[in-house]
Amino acid sequence: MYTFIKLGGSVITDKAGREAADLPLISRLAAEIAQARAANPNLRLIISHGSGSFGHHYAAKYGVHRGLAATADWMGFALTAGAALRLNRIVVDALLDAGLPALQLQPSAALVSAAGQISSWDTRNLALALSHGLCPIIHGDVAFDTTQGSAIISTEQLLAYLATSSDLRPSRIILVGEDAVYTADPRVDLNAERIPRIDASNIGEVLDSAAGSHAIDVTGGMRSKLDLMWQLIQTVPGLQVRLIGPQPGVLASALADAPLHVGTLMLDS
Ligand SMILES: Nc1ncnc2c1ncn2[C@@H]1O[C@H](COP(=O)(O)OP(=O)(O)OP(=O)(O)O)[C@@H](O)[C@H]1O
Ligand SMILES: C=C(C)CCOP(=O)(O)O
Repeated sequence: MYTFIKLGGSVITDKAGREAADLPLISRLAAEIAQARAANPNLRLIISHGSGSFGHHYAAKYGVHRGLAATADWMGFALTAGAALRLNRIVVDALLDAGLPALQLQPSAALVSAAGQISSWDTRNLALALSHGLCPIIHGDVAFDTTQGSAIISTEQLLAYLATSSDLRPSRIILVGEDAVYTADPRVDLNAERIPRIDASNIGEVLDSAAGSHAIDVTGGMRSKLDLMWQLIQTVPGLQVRLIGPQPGVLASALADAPLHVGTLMLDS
């Protein structure tokens, strides 16, 4: 069983800026992942990251997520992919520097979508990389789309596809982003309270209160993230999804399965 990790674009970049990567934070998260793997060599990881203030700006500017007509100028598609890859280079280099055998595998080179959903993705190289002990690094990306021309595929969509349509079954998904899920967007409502656990008893209420992103985001922000993760929990038996912040040691504790008194745990019940 695998552990999927997503490093959220809202924490590894300043989403209010432009291509503003938080290099010290990325290096520290990379070090926590590398240490966890060194401590537990059986840890089977698939690491992913969002696009933050890199890809989302270009995608929104050129409407890549809404679909580009065959006759349109596809420069925006190339610019969006280029920006996503620039952030990916930074993340992969930080992981390599931390001692992890990180291998960049660009999803858009092997994936096709239809109406914004992945219709096929050749994941053979991903599985081969894992079989050689490498850590494949994937990221939210552009896609050629058979119904609307172009699309943006979020990191969560990639992880959901791997979890349901490949042999790479996760037992847990760790999303590093906002500190937790709150009763309202904590960047807007200072009285918002942390929700420690999401299960069948409160998912409806949580989805009603979850909002988009505080910044430009073409893939829907917190609400669509929770919606997709809940659907996944219904589909993959035993799957747990943990949402945590980037504070020192929290990712390391989550990877070590140590008790956590922060964040939000989503699970079926
Ligand atoms: N109920 C909520 N609890 C927590 N965060 C919320 C809530 N509602 C909205 N948000 C917003 O969701 C944001 C996180 O979603 P966002 O999609 O920006 O994160 P991300 O996945 O890290 O980004 P990216 O898509 O770039 O990887 C938070 O910064 C917060 O502003
Ligand atoms: C905007 C692009 C290129 C990818 C979006 O992926 P996400 O940041 O995981 O939502």
